[in-house]
Order: sequence, then C-alpha cells, then structure tokens
Amino acid sequence: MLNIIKVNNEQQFNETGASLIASLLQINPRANLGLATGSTPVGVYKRLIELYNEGLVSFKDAQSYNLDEYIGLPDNHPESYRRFMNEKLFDHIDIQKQNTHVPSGNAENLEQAADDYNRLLEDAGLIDLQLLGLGHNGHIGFNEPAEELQGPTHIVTLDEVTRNANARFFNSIDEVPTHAITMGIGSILKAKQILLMAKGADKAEILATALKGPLTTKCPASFLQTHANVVVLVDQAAGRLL
Ligand SMILES: O=P(O)(O)OC[C@H]1O[C@](O)(CO)[C@@H](O)[C@@H]1O
Repeated sequence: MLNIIKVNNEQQFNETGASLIASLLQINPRANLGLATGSTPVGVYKRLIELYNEGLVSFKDAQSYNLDEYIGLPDNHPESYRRFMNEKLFDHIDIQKQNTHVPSGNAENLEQAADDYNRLLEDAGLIDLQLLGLGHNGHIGFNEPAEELQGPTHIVTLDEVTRNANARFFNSIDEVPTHAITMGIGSILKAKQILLMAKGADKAEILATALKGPLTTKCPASFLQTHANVVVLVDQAAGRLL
C-alpha cells in the first residue's frame, strides 16, 4: 500500500522525513534503519541532527544499513557513500560507528563482499524503515533497469543515465565509477516500512511511472507497488502526476 504525503516546501519535506525516523527511534531505540545517499535525503539528515541536538532523538542503540556504494572509490574519497554518510549524518549524532554498515566497494573479492553484506542483513533481522531516493531511470539503490532484477546484494554496472546524473559530483564523467555494489530489490522489499523520497519536477514522470505504471524490471521502483507499507514523500513538483 502506498501512502502519499505531498508537502509544500523544503522545510516540510525535511521535517516530515525526519519525524518519521525520529518517531520510529522513540518507539524502538534499537531499530534497524536502512539509509540512502543522493541529494534528496540530505535535508532530512540535517533536520535529524537538529532533533538529536535538541535531545529529541538518540541513535545510540540503532543499527544502520546503507543501500549501496560505488566500486573502486576508497572509503575516504569525497564521493564515497561511506564518507557521505559520515559527513552528512553519522559524525553528528550518537550512533556507534561499529553499528553503521555500508557495503564495501573496494574489497579485493567483490562477490564475497556482496555475500557478506547479505549475511549481515540476514543476521540483522528485518529493516524497520528503509529510506529510498529515486533515480531518473527508476532505479532504487543502484538497481538499474534491466531484463532481470536481482534479489540480494550484488554488483551492478551503472547505467549511463545514472553516471551522467552523478557526474555533477565529480570533476568529469570519466571519474564516475562504472560499477557499484547494491542491496537487491528482494532485500529492499523485505523492509517493514519504506520511505520513498522524491523532489523536483525532473522526478515527476518517473515517479508516476513507478507508482502508477505496470510492474516491470525496466522500472525497478515499480516493484514498490507490491509492498504493504510504503510512504511516498514528495514535494508538489515531483508529485504533480500522482
Ligand atoms: O537524490 P538524488 O540525488 O536525486 O539521487 C537519486 C538516486 O540516485 C542516486 O544518487 C544514485 O544515482 C541514489 O543514491 C539516489 O537514490
């Protein structure tokens, strides 16, 4: 079931996303959080840090599991998702660093790293709340449109649409990694609740395709329609066609 929340401005967007996460932690301080990168959740993380500083939320007993990571970027590379998470959230709250998990994108044996991440997820039990951004091609995590989708964590070749969209964060397109490691669609859909976030007019069409179109591997986000509890947080521009 999809519950659509359409907000009027950036502040409401961030407040709504942060409140959902904070109220989960207030009820279940040991929650398993599934976290996402990309520009969309940055303001939500900022607001969460404020709530933490105001003493309204604590992460000290929580666990976090990130969706994905580029292959071949060292952990301290400015664009690695491990560094992104440290800088945008983890360094500013009381989460225990050993409880923060990001797939390893520079392991010697990447297949093994994917299997290890799967085992970690299985041992963790279910993710209580999985945050998701939405790629312009309908990707969630780095599950790109394809003939077939994979259930568990795996290695993917990035779509040119994705590399071009993310080139803005690198000096040139040549520096954008060609591969990534990502939680699969199966792992994502196992979460108890999913928070899909999208902002801006450029996400309107793909969002409507994902949520109202047919289920298809050509739009991985379309499988969210099969989940029992998805909150879709959008601004007016992204939600225009819903
Ligand atoms: O939030 P943004 O920057 O629009 O990105 C959307 C999606 O694309 C990615 O940045 C990867 O291309 C994901 O991490 C994110 O979910």
